[in-house]
Amino acid sequence: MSGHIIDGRAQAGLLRARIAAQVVDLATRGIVPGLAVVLVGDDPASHVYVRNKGVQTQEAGMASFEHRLSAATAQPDLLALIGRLNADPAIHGILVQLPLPPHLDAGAVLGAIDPAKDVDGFHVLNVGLLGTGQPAMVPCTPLGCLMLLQDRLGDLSGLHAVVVGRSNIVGKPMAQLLLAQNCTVTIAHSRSRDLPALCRQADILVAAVGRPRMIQGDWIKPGATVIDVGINRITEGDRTRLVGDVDFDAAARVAGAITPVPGGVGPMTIACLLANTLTACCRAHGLPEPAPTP
Ligand SMILES: Nc1nc2c(c(=O)[nH]1)N[C@@H](CN(C=O)c1ccc(C(=O)N[C@@H](CCC(=O)O)C(=O)O)cc1)CN2
Repeated sequence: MSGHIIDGRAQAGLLRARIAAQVVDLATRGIVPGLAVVLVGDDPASHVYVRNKGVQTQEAGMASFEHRLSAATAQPDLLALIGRLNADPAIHGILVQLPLPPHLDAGAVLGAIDPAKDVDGFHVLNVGLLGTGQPAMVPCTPLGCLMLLQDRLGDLSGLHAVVVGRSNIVGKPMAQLLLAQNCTVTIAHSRSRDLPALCRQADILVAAVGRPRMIQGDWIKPGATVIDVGINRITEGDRTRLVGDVDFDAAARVAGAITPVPGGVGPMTIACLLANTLTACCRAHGLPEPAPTP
């Protein structure tokens, strides 16, 4: 008997359809949400993600602006581009694809984005707003995870959520979002003592460690909801495949519900980017914000 497989592709499709309908509505007022994506360098996975973002932005009826820059781009040139995007009224959302090449200061680059256009939610102002329970731009991957959890479980109040991973992009904002939903939240990480025992306490287990299949089946509390954020490319024999941070087959036998990789959290990340762009556009035009859930 296996747990329910959470279909992130289907959920993301529903969310994108809803966003597209809201974009049609905005068009009747002569408003077109615009998203600028900046990619620096040659990372092959980043090129795929940025291409998918551009395609899905256009499919939703929004304007997509792509800036692909050489790996040798100097910091002042990147900051100057961000300054122009900040000043451009046709652009409501700005995203700098991560990781950046090592010679660039990611903190300074993300800090240069106008917080109102920061659809990644990585600017310290948005981080602080989220942490203090105020309206913020919420990072796309944790927002997508929360939507999947609410769709599956409804009210999350009182549930014990264990987030494995403490990154600024996923682990920390995920913990903030779950806390705001009245979960009891534990953040675990590579230095946590007895990680398996911590994970076994979780009604909700979010794995965001970046280590292929690290979370074992016997670390899962029977009936728990498991959200696997990991996207790890591994080579098995002569083929490369994508696996999460959770040993899916073993975990699925114990969990009540689990996200697969691929087809779980990943598609929600881009759908939530479109949702954030729509939100930023509505805020810029003083319009009511769209409801966030699919
Ligand atoms: N500025 C940002 N950079 C990065 C982010 C981010 O949210 N903002 N997240 C990741 C990459 N990412 C989006 O940028 C992303 C990763 C994965 C997917 C996705 O749909 N994955 C598919 C599998 C795709 C594949 O075959 O590789 C899935 O899981 O089904 C979308 C977006 C790091 N950088």
